[in-house]
Amino acid sequence: MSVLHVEGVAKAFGGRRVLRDVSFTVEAGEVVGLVGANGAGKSTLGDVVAGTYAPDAGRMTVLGHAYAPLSAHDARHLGVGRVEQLIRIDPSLTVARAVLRGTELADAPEPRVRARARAVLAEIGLDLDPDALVADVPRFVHGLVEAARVLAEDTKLIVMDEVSASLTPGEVQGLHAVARRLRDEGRGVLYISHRLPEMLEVVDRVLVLREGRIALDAPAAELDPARLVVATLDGALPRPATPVRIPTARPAPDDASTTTTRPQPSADVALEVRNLRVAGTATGLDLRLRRGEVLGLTGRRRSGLREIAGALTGEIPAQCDGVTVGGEDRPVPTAAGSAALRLEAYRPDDDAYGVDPGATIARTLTDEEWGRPSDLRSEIASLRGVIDTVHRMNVATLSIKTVFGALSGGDQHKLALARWLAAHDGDVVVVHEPTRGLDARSRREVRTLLDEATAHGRSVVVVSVDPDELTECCDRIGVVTDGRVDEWLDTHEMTAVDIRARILAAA
Ligand SMILES: Nc1ncnc2c1ncn2[C@@H]1O[C@H](COP(=O)(O)OP(=O)(O)OP(=O)(O)O)[C@@H](O)[C@H]1O
Repeated sequence: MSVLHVEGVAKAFGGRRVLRDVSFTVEAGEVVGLVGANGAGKSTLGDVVAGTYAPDAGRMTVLGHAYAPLSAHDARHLGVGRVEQLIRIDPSLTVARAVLRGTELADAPEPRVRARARAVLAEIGLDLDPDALVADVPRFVHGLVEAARVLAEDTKLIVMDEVSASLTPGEVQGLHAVARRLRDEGRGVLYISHRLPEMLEVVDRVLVLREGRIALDAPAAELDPARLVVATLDGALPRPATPVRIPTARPAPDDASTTTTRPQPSADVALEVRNLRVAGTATGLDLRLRRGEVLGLTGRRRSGLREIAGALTGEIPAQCDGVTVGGEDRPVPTAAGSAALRLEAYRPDDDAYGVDPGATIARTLTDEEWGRPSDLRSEIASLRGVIDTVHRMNVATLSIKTVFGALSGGDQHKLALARWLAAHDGDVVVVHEPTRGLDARSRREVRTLLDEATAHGRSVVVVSVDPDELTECCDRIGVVTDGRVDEWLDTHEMTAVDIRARILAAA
């Protein structure tokens, strides 16, 4: 029997018809992937299914019964739950209480709650202390705490919206263990993701949402990531033997067996840091970044990656034996608690990207008073620049007067990154997860942004846990273990397939 049946669902925001006529089913014991370009309406569909929004038209059933939830709370009572990546869980709860807050154990005595939560966490391989406060758990792991919660609850269908986006490969395995467990229990899962290779490892079937409709509904066994990318953009699946090409502003390798097409960086050294040490973690990292190079750093959650990234930006005190910037030696700080470096950094998980969600796209990208009398010529030029960026980045909007906060998550991210790169002109910058939550075409555009920055002689350190992102964006990749990098993987010399395999094996 179908756990969920959706028929003819439509949803519009103002003049924008996001869902036009969406119909699909999720069977009992089935994990169904939902993919689509940024702004295609995946989260909106997840919100309709999970009761956050009422549809404008159409009907739904859960286990054969009419289903029209009045709210997310109501939906949970009717058997439908939702897990989001960037959910805010009450920080004063313990992890154990957070996991069990929707169950009959919610008010049970501490020892029972702790024991049950420990069992659930162990089941998905989540290495968290049940007594730890949610406030002390990294934000990107909250999605996994939520996944543990749905496992403990009695929901029949679970919407997982981009939960894996910032998870390490090991944590993704934990999430997939939850999805498989839910499937084995005869429940249904709607799994939304842009990380296609890993999504295809766990789903039984894939739905492609495009132009407000389900453009493709196919068994996962018949799909591969490259063909799925084309289906999300074109709506149709190319035949297996057909070479696929992702429409983009510039040529790029579509075959994962090829090496990178990024231009080789110059031989000049932009930054050299010798024996970088962070108390308690790094045993000593040697970092050498060439002019125009994009260097990737990755690693497990407790590998020292976070500390090294923090040391590069001065947020975490660190020591080193020497720093050379653009060929010149810099004084090395010796006092405990001092910063070794102060590189500027972009982080997509900064709250609201540091921009006002109520400001228009135009204002966000120009930072100028919208409507304030100014030189007409410069105003036209700056608005042309905004329109050009919105077009180039394929932002799904009807107007540059749309408020930033109403854009889809991916569209917000790519505009925020473009804005940040334009506003920060450091020769060496740190960029965290530059393509997180982006569709294939947008990932390419972000790579173009990085290539433009490096073509002008800038150098970039990319910090990421996504092997595909690292392979796509970087010239060299270092896997951090015990606070150091033993070997750098060169994307000019290795195929994408080999690099991915090496990162997964090491991280
Ligand atoms: N509350 C809202 N008000 C106005 N417009 C909205 C609202 N929520 C979503 N939209 C619009 O609906 C469209 C679809 O957004 P949605 O977040 O569902 O896309 P998505 O497929 O999940 O994208 P992404 O992959 O970037 O997360 C976007 O153009 C967005 O601007």
